[in-house]
Amino acid sequence: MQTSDPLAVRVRGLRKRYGNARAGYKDAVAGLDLDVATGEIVAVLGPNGAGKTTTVEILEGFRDRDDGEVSVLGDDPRHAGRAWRARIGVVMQDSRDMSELTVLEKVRAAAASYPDPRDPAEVIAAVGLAEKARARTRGLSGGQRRRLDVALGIVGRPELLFLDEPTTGFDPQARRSFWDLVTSLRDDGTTILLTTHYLDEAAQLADRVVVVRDGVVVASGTPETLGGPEARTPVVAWDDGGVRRTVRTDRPTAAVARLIAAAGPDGEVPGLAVTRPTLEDVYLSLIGEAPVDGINIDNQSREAA
Ligand SMILES: Nc1ncnc2c1ncn2[C@@H]1O[C@H](COP(=O)(O)OP(=O)(O)OP(=O)(O)O)[C@@H](O)[C@H]1O
Repeated sequence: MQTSDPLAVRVRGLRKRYGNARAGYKDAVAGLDLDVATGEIVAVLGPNGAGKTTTVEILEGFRDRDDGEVSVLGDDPRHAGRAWRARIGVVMQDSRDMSELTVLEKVRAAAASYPDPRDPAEVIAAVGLAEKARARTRGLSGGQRRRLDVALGIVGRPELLFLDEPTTGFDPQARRSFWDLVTSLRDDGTTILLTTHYLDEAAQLADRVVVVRDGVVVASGTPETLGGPEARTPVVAWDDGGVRRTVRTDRPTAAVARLIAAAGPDGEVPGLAVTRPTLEDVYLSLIGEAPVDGINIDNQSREAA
């Protein structure tokens, strides 16, 4: 049964501290707010150690919190029982499943614990493991085991699916078919919260991207609007006597025309490039890292409007 609650996940002021007095403390989650609307795909991005997995494990009911309000499908995961658990699907970051069971046996066994499971054979085919259905799971490659994790996470027909770095170890083709699978789950009404380090994955799948740094949300928006219009302003770059110059401007054509006018008799502007910051550039800027191409959107010369 699908919930009619407009919010599948509501988190306010979440805090989790690890450590002890002797070794010292680490605020892994430091007052985090997060909403996930029912039917939405939200991608949580953030550098290593940002607090993504800790947050997701608290939402899944696998880890306790120190403070904050958490509601997942209308219940507090701290107190939720079996009926609640049957409504969520979980693909955790680390699975080291090396069992003697075959893929089909494992998925069937998992299906048996849910009230309204999907057909195990169909799920195995959907994750691209049909040819391995009768293979023992201990003989699977890393990427194949990850696909099995996904199969186990969705076989219970969850209303809300947690995917913690689901495509780590996938080859590019497997990643594309996984994206198709996630999109079809969303089309079926599944709400999905995923963590990923792949910006293209977030851009491809997410209705909304949430960036976490140092245990708090630093930005949230669609992949197209994250960081606000300022962050997406085009950058004109050129070589000026051996020095790389850049200018950010909403009117790149006019900037290029001025450069051409100022160029030598042949009208050539060496190294001319006009780029619009990508999701990756915006993300790197939000987490305080210079983007890969050396353009730091916080430190640009900004052209007068
Ligand atoms: N069980 C634990 N005991 C002590 N510290 C922990 C524990 N789990 C996580 N931490 C610390 O808490 C912080 C947040 O870790 P977490 O795994 O939530 O980050 P993450 O954003 O998921 O990182 P990654 O992208 O590497 O998976 C890190 O500094 C980590 O070292």
